[in-house]
Amino acid sequence: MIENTRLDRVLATGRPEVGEIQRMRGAERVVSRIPITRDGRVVGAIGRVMFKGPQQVEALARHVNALQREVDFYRRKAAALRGDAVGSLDDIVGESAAIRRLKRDIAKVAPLDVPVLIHGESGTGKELVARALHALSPRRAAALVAVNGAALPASLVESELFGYAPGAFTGADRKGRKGRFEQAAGGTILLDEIGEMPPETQAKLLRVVQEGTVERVGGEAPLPVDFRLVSATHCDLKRMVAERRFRLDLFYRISPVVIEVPGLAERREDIPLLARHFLHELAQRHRRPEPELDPAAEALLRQADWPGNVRELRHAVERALIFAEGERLTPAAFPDVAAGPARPRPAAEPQGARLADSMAALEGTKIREAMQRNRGNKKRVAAELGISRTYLYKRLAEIDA
Ligand SMILES: Nc1ncnc2c1ncn2[C@@H]1O[C@H](COP(=O)(O)OP(=O)(O)OP(=O)(O)O)[C@@H](O)[C@H]1O
Repeated sequence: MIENTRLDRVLATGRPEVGEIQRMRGAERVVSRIPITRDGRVVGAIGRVMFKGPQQVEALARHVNALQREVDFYRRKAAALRGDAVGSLDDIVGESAAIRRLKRDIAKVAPLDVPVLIHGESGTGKELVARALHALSPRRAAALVAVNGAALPASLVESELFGYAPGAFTGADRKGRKGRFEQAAGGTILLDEIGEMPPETQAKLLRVVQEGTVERVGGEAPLPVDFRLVSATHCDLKRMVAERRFRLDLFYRISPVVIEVPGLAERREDIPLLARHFLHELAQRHRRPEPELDPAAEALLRQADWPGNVRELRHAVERALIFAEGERLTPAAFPDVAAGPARPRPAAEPQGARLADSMAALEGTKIREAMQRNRGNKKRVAAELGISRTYLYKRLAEIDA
C-alpha cells in the first residue's frame, strides 16, 4: 500500500490526475491516476508510475527540445536546398575577389548543359558550388543526385550507379531498382571525389558519359539517360592522368569547363565573415545566444592555417560556441586554433626546409597524435581535426608510405 495514495480521491471524484508528482518511499515519482467507469459509474481507479522522477521528465523534455531544434535546422536546410536559384548562390559566403569571381563563373556556366569539373582542396565548398550550378540551371526542377566516389564499394558500383533489372540476383528487389543516373533523369548528377574512383568504375562511367545510356545489372537493353554531369575532386587529375591513375578519355569528357574553388589561405579576408556566418547559423541551431567575436579572436582566426578550409573553420566555431562562457569569444575559446593545427613551430622546423614540407610534417604529427588519442577511430579523428575522412585516408596513406 502506498502511504499517501490519492486513488481514493480519484474514486470519489471520478476525475483523472495525470502527470502529478508523488513522494513514494522517500523518492519523487511522476504518476497518473485514472478512474475506471462502467455505465457512467466509477467502479475503480488505477494508478501508474510514468517516470521515476521529475528529472526524468525534464531530461525527456530537453531531449525532445533538442530534437525539435535539429528538425527545424534540417527543415530550413532542405528548404534552402530546394530554394530558388538566387538563394543558392547566396549560400556561398564570401566577399573576396576570389569568391566574387567564383560566383560569376558559376552564374555563367550554370545555364549551359556542359559538364563541369569542380576542383579545390578539401572543405572549400565544392558541394555548395555543385548545388548552385544545379539551382541556376534549367534542370533545377529535377533532382540533383550525388554519388561519392570514395564511398562506393567496388562490389556495389554497378547496381548503385546503373540499377538492376527485376530478378537480377537473389535478394534483389523484385521490381528491380533505378540506379543513380536514372534517378537524376532530367536533372544533375554530381560525381563527388571522382579522383577516388577505381579504374573499373572509370571505364563504366566513360561508357555512360559517351553513350548517354546505362545498362541495368541483369537488364537487356541499354536505357537512355538524360543528365547534366558535374564532377568534383581535390585531386590533381592531370597529374593522375600522367601517372596513368586516371583515364585521359574520361578526363576530357568530364572537364570541358573547370571551376577552381579557392582555398581559405587565398581569401583570408573572408574568414571573419565566414566565422560570423557560422556563429549566427550555429547559435540558432543550438538555441544559444549569439556571442560576439572579439577582435583578438578574429585576428587569430584570420592568421591561422586551415588545412581543412571552411569545414575546419566551421568546426572550430562550433566547438567555441558550445564551450563558450559569456557573450564574447576571445582567443581562449579557440584553444586548438591557438595551438596552430598546421602552423610550423619554430623549434620543430628543420633549417632550410620548405614551408610546405614543414607544414605537411606538422600535419602528419597532428594526425598521428589524434589517431593515438582516438585509438585509430578514423571517423572521430576526422571530426576532431575538422578534416574530411577522404583527406584523412589520403594523408594516412602518405604517412604510411
Ligand atoms: N563559401 C562558403 N560559405 C558558406 N559555407 C561554406 C562555404 N564553403 C564551405 N562551406 C561549408 O563548409 C563545409 C564543407 O563544404 P563542402 O562539403 O561543400 O566542401 P567540399 O569542398 O565538397 O569538401 P570535400 O572535398 O572534403 O568533400 C560545409 O558545411 C559547407 O556548407
